[in-house]
Amino acid sequence: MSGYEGAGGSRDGRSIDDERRNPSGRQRSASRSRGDERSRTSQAPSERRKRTDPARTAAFDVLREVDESDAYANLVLPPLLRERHIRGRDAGFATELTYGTLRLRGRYDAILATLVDRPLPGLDPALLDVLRLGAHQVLGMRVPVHAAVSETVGLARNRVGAGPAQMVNAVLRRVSERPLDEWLSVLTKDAPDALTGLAATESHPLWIARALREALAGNGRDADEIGDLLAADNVSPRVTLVARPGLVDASDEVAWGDVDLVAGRWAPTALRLEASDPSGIPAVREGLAGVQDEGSQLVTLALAGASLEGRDERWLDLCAGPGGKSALLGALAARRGATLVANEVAPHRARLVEKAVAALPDGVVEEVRTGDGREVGADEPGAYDRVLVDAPCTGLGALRRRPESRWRRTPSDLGTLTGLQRELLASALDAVRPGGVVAYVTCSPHLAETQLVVSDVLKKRSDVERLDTPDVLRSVVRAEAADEMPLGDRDDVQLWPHVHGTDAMHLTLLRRKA
Ligand SMILES: C[S@@+](CC[C@H](N)C(=O)[O-])C[C@H]1O[C@@H](n2cnc3c(N)ncnc32)[C@H](O)[C@@H]1O
Repeated sequence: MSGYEGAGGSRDGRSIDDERRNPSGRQRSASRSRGDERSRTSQAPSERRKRTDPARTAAFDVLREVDESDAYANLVLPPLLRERHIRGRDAGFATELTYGTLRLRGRYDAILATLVDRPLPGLDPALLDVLRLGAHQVLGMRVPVHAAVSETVGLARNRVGAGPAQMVNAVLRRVSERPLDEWLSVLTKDAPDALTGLAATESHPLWIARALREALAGNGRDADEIGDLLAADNVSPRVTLVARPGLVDASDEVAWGDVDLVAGRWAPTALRLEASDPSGIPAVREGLAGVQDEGSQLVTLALAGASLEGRDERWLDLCAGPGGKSALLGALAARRGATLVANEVAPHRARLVEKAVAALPDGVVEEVRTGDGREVGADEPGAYDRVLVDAPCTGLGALRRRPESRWRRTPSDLGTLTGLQRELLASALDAVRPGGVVAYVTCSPHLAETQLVVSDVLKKRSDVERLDTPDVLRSVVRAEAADEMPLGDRDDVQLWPHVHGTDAMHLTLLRRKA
């Protein structure tokens, strides 16, 4: 613990940490911020060494937890900041340092590998994390070099040891000798081919860069867009809210409180938040609105918007946890007099669905059920009019919002997931009535999880037809945006962060033949 950690707030409401961090992220020591040089210099050197910046220490601790316990940074960091009373600018600095370092880890490792005379995997993982944190401050955050180096060396001394701290000092000084642009040119020049260079500079594992490039081509886009796509994954998205229809109106000033909102680009339900924290908004607290990517809203609106002959009374969300799409689907069902069954295999995620749908009108949610979606088709054949299969997937379409996930996924995940995806889609097609509609959705554009799953399942069935998914999607977007939405020539839809500003969601709409 540093000398001032946990010191709490100050007279004017800014935290003490706020007062000490200058705009470029440099943490001034307690004594210097009081203008009291004497008290600083009178301390024994060993005492001084113990003081490390709480924001950098917090980022380091989160990185270690992500590495050692497979934790999710976005679940670990906020409670850690609260527990250590890190607020205001310090909290912002710790957040950018943590997420940016995780996201750009591949880029920094490629740079560090040119400076360290051992293979990086052979380094103490804690030391490697310190080096990455230092590299991000120098190259990604414009923290002045002297501050970035000395504070990171202090962190290394405190958390890894005096010897490694010397190495951190030497390596970070070398990192700081070139600006980012020059480093990226070095990585590009040294790469054996263009894609390997892009994967390094844009910080993606090569297998993911390759899969994304194939997905672009497989969806009729130019494979050379891969650079833009990888770059878009490195920008954390603006917070997008969904105003659940019938529950809250975009013009309701009381419900939205004192926040700046602008209409989303495509979905009539989407609102973009100018600030980054939606937790204080009354409509969000009450469940009338929620945080939801615009792509997720679009695929849900499309399922509800597909035309249907005959009965339209029972809708099913087969893989519902944590419930974002169930809440929107339920709100849409309520307006049509239909009901929703939300199914989820993981009990703790089924509880999250219950919370997500709690604000829907009474009677709309028939049941939130814990069960294996693969069994629903056999247990309840033809029982539903509309079915959403938002299948478990690699999440390669949502890398921009999950900074560590690109490093955690492996190509071997695909085998298990695509088998499950096929079984879930087949079950959904059995659960829908003849004439009813199924939406197959993934937040991954990987061809093995999208086009191949659908074509494989349809090969075995003569009772299913593909709908013109782009046509249906155009019918549910904002009227003024319908014509300008780039949707390609296929009968399914692939959204992209660098084109649509959404997660890379895939949607295929299918109808069980009447
Ligand atoms: C992509 S997430 C769904 C996200 C959700 N639709 C939303 O918008 O909040 C996939 C979900 O499928 C669940 N799942 C995995 N295997 C399943 C199975 N066999 N049956 C039902 N759900 C399953 C996972 O636990 C996960 O919650």
